[in-house]
Amino acid sequence: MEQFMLDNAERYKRLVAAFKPSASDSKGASSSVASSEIVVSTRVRPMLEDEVSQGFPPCVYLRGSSNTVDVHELRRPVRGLPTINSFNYTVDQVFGPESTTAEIYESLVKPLVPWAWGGGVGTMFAYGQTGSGKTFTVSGLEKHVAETLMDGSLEGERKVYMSIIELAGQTAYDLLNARKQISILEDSFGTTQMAGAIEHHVTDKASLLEFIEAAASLRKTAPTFKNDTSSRSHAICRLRFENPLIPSAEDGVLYLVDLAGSEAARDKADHDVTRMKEAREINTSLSVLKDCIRGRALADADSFAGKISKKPAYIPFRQSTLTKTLKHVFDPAGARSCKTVVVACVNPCLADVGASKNTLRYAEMLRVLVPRNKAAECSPDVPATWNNEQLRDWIQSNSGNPPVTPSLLAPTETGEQLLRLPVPEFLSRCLKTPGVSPEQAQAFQSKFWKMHIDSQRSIAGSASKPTAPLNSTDKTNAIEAARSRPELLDSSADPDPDAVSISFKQRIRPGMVVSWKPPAEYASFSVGGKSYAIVLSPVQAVGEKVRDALGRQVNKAGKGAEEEKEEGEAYLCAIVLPALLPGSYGISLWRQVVVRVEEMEAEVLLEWDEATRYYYMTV
Ligand SMILES: Nc1ncnc2c1ncn2[C@@H]1O[C@H](COP(=O)(O)OP(=O)(O)OP(=O)(O)O)[C@@H](O)[C@H]1O
Repeated sequence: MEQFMLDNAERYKRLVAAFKPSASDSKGASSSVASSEIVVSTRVRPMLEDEVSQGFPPCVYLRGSSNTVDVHELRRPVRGLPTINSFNYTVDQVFGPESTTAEIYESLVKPLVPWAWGGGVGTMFAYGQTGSGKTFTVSGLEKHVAETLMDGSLEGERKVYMSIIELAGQTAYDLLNARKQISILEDSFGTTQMAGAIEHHVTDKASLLEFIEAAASLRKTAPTFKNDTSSRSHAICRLRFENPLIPSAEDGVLYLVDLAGSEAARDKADHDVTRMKEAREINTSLSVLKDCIRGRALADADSFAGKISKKPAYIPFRQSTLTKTLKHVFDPAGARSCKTVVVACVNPCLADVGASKNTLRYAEMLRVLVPRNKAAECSPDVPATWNNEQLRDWIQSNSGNPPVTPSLLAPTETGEQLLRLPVPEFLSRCLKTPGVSPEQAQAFQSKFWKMHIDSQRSIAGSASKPTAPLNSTDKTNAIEAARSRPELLDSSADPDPDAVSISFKQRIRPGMVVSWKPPAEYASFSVGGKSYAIVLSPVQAVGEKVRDALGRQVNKAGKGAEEEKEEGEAYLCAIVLPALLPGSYGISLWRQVVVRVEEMEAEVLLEWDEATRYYYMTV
């Protein structure tokens, strides 16, 4: 076939020069738009010297300023002269042979860095046939990321941790620890752990670059037909950002993934059984990856279009080691805000036309087009419909005392944009307002998120409506009024409007929820660094047979005054734990612990939500 291409190269070039795309060629209905959380791009690399010197013409062309790429295949007819078959593919952004890695970084990957720094999950995949420029692109992008991370332009302090692993079939290796084999495991909280992989704390650009270089030299390589440093494995560079100001917040993560080369059909004849098996495994993992990327983008789109299904969307991330490792990018039950960028790398040489078509077809399939919604009419109960002004008004009057400064939390965002913001970034912005405590910030975030969930369920629960402050001029009536409003008794808030002016430790009562610092023996009752408990009764009030969750006697009889004084005032409490839905909590009523008043940090307000049957924090 290659000889046929070379023999007809001149005719092919003439046919391509005469090619005129028809107007109907352009894909992408105007009634739909690309999902905002995933950008699919293509990079067409330049022709390499040996490809040009052999006489192969290019077969991939960018179409003007549009995001469409034309691919022309040389066709051998049964009779007559060769002709061309033309195909076109549309993605979100295209980069031609003259585009530099710096340009690709600026428009695609740079926005992921502050996103992950702020607590989100940013992922960049480079995909493409063997020899199409994936490693060239990813290694260049990694250097730019290192520059941005260490040039001091990102706001706030973060601890940066780096690990680089390689996945070859079902096996994983640590590329920053002499290629030691590691395991990909899911822990009891459903989090994927790269067990055995070393995470390096990096503080400067030079050491970051050193790690990148070291990992690159360890990547498993084997000769293939075209590219004698072909990567037959996926390489995952993970950067984790820890925010020391909000230890309880989830860490931001940035993944840069150099996927294994998808083998072109013409190479297969030259490989032995092992290489064929390897190729099959790679193709399977790429196919599962496609289903996961699409599944996640569709689930996100549905969530903001107000479509709620009883079951979370099925995303088959457990079907390959690659997607299992990237679980929190795809898991629809997870609450992480994710942004994904795909760079489909293409070799323009006519000899590789079949593989280029496959790569571009795959890229097109990754694009998720969602119906172009008419700008939804603003509704006070639906935060996703608020513009920046409406959002700021709501923040001012619903964020507690002191109110969160709207211009610090949402300088430009709409309601939908603020909902998509990573939670740690939301909390960091709240904490910029002097006097706002981490508990208030957390509760306000939960309130905002719960309102979104309620609005999706079309339940305008009165708890989610901005409620008018109680009339504090007639306090007695206010308490009575509260008692006659059952919905207020679905909250742990003290019905006495005066309560806020008294320190919570002076008014501890059954039903009060507190955040607390558990002693070492109760450490297993905190999740993600957060520990909450609901007060049941003073320890002195319980019988001698009552035991805590560890089986220890709660109220020991015959304690001397000295011993009691040393133990301090203490309460029997039930544990409050994060539940399945984002921002929700459950009360583990029979897992009881003894909480000493001095271990209590703050009062936290919980509110019962009938629709989801969980508790949410509020302010
Ligand atoms: N944009 C580019 N400009 C110049 N040279 C490039 C570009 N992209 C790739 N190349 C060159 O093309 C060759 C193949 O690139 P690279 O090794 O990155 O391919 P790959 O897709 O990672 O292949 P494999 O899957 O086999 O590892 C290399 O010699 C590389 O230097």
